[in-house]
Amino acid sequence: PHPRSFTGTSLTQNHDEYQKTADWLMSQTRHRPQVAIICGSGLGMLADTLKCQDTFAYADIPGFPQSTVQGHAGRLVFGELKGKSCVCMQGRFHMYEGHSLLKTTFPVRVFKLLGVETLIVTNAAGSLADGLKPGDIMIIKDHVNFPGLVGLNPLSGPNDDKFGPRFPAMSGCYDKGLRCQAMEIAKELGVAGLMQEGVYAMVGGPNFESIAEARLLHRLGVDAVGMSTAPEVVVATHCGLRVFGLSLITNKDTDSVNHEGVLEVGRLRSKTVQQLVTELISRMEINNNNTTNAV
Ligand SMILES: O=P(O)(O)O[C@@H]1C[C@H](O)[C@@H](CO)O1
Ligand code: HPA
Repeated sequence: PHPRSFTGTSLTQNHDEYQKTADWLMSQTRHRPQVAIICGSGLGMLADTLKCQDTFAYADIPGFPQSTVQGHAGRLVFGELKGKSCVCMQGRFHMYEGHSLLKTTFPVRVFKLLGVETLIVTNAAGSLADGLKPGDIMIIKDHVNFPGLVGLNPLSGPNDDKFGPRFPAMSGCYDKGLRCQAMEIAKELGVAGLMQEGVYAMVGGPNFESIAEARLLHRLGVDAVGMSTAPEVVVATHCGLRVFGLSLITNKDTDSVNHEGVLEVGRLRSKTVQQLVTELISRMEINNNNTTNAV
């Protein structure tokens, strides 16, 4: 089918296809990541802090979709960060690009097969909360997966029991311990004033919300709105990954929002987001049950 025909087109993905991609990556790099990071719009610089990098263009990775959005470079970067082995997606896949939800979340299951234990998701988002202004950072405490509520869910279709159960719980899917740790780090870095916890809602995009839609979301208890993240977190939670998420607030409501402005706030806050994520990874406890660790 034409890739833009219907975002729910592909409801099955053979387990072997994830394994094939994971095996290919393991044949190309000696890194065996414990932590995976997905960079949101304008946040690709999170990969810059990785040492001893091995970098792959998405176009060269078997089974990987392609990034089409400005500010999403389309590279997978492996490297070391403060003694932890990491893999970083410089560029994510969005439903509005025409990818099936299984494709947008394809890398998450590949990460699981690589031995990753913790997923860090980041995104750019618009604020709907009085206390959140552009440049602030929201630690995601929960999400509203609007596409998921109406059946656009990467877990639709036959369940792959090798990854997780048919009916996974989503309560507590943003790890409390990591959220507390991130707040502690923010205090130590002197940026606690920029940070608070909140609820992220995913909408389909690609248009930004109308004024009435933003008002509706606000009334429903949403603090920040974006066009990604929830499907990745659903798939990660299904296969037992620990998740930490943060939203960089790039605009307030829908006031004169545009993608260039979104990327600009990313550049402005890149150092702070980088410091936070680096410190969080450095303090993270890893169980080291990476069965693929032996190189
Ligand atoms: O990948 P994220 O969720 O950070 O991207 C946000 C949502 C849209 O893709 C884009 C709008 O500027 O940024
Ligand atoms: N709405 C949806 N997605 C976004 C926004 C927004 O206001 N800002 C950045 N990504």
